[in-house]
Amino acid sequence: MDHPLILNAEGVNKSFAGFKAITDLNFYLVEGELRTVIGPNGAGKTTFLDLITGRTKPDTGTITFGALTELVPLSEHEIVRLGIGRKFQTPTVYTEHTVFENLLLSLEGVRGVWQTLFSRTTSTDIDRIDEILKTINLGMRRNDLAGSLSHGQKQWLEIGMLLAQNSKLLLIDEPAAGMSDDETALTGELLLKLAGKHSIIVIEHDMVFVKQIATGRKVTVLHQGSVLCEGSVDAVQNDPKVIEVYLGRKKAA
Ligand SMILES: Nc1ncnc2c1ncn2[C@@H]1O[C@H](COP(=O)(O)OP(=O)(O)OP(=O)(O)O)[C@@H](O)[C@H]1O
Repeated sequence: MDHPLILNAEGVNKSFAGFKAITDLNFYLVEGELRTVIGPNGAGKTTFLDLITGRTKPDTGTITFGALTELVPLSEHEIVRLGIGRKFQTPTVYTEHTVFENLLLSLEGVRGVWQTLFSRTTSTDIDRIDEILKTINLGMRRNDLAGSLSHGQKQWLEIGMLLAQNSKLLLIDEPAAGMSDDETALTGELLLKLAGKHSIIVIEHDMVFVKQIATGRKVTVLHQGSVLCEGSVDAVQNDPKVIEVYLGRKKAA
């Protein structure tokens, strides 16, 4: 049986002062899917994530999470609590706290910073955090200050924080930006490990990284606020429309 949809965006439009950033956008994500979204600058990729997370509200259209939950009327906090977590391009970790504390602070059921850091941590919390540390390959840095991590490690910690928040849908904006080649490859491995257990939308420009995470999966190309095409990495890379509006320009740049 096919997996159900976790995200269903239909007929979505968003204008800023008369400029159409998103135009009749339809986007469907199956539970457990890892979808990469590519497209030229200004295509509407960030705006699309803003619409899912409630940061921006659409002019028209519906965005449904799971079977029934309509996201448009909900606040950003309510959307986070439903299990939608977003990682921005620049990592935002608590640099003066340890890696362990960063994850503790993000644990599901926000308890307030004071209570989280100074109340007794349960063995269930510790086990959960250690499991996440293993997943994000930061077990060795458990008690180090987050501020001492490399750029790539901060990004992984932030992904770990989304896991601690119990996010079912992860929205990840340009994770490979600013990373070394080795860190980029490890980030790809991490996302592939999370796919299936989580549903993931990744926005990315780095086509080597896109190949790593999207081979055998569907890629969406956005252009002028709409889906230009969807298909395998090879299919979109060879699509004349995509070459004209995006990949051709990237090569020339
Ligand atoms: N708050 C806003 N006010 C006015 N215009 C906006 C606003 N947010 C986005 N836009 C415009 O909407 C269009 C889509 O922008 P968006 O940032 O979503 O594109 P993008 O695909 O993420 O681009 P990039 O790859 O450069 O990040 C752009 O022309 C942008 O200038």
